[in-house]
Amino acid sequence: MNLQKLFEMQKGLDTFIEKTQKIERDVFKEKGLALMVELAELANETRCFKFWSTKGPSERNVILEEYVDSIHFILSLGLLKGFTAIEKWPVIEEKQDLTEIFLMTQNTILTFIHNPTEDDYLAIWQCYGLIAYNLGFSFEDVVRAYIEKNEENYKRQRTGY
Ligand SMILES: O=c1ccn([C@H]2C[C@H](O)[C@@H](COP(=O)(O)O)O2)c(=O)[nH]1
Repeated sequence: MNLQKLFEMQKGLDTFIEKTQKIERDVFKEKGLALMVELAELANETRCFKFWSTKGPSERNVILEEYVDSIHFILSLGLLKGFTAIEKWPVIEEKQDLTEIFLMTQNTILTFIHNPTEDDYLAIWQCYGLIAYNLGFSFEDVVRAYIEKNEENYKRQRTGY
């Protein structure tokens, strides 16, 4: 499994959603905002910034599901801009502070939304490679959870989500 396969799966899902919801306009901005929201939801589940609370992070599976929601939108944004040449999962094995990583990732996504270049698109993937490493997710974990959520997204469309 490589990223090309995930781009193909995402294309299938996006096309299905567009048909089901009768979307004909450009939804780049909406998908950009959706990625910002998914990143915030992910940060929230890790609770990395909640210095005021003694409660620990959510279960690993909950965090992984939030993580792959972001992966859906990253793939989707790449498809919209034709930035799909990326083959290999970005492995970045550096222990870093999660809060710092999330703030950097927010910045990278915003930069891309306002001026979508291929370099900035690749920078988003690098950020998510770094997040995966710091959360202890391998590429195999991500692919497995992505496939599960991709199927769930079809079901949601079919059942009038
Ligand atoms: O064009 C789209 C719109 C949504 N999603 C998927 C990505 C996430 O997995 C999920 C987010 O849905 P909410 O649970 O946030 O509503 O929908 C897509 O893949 N493509």
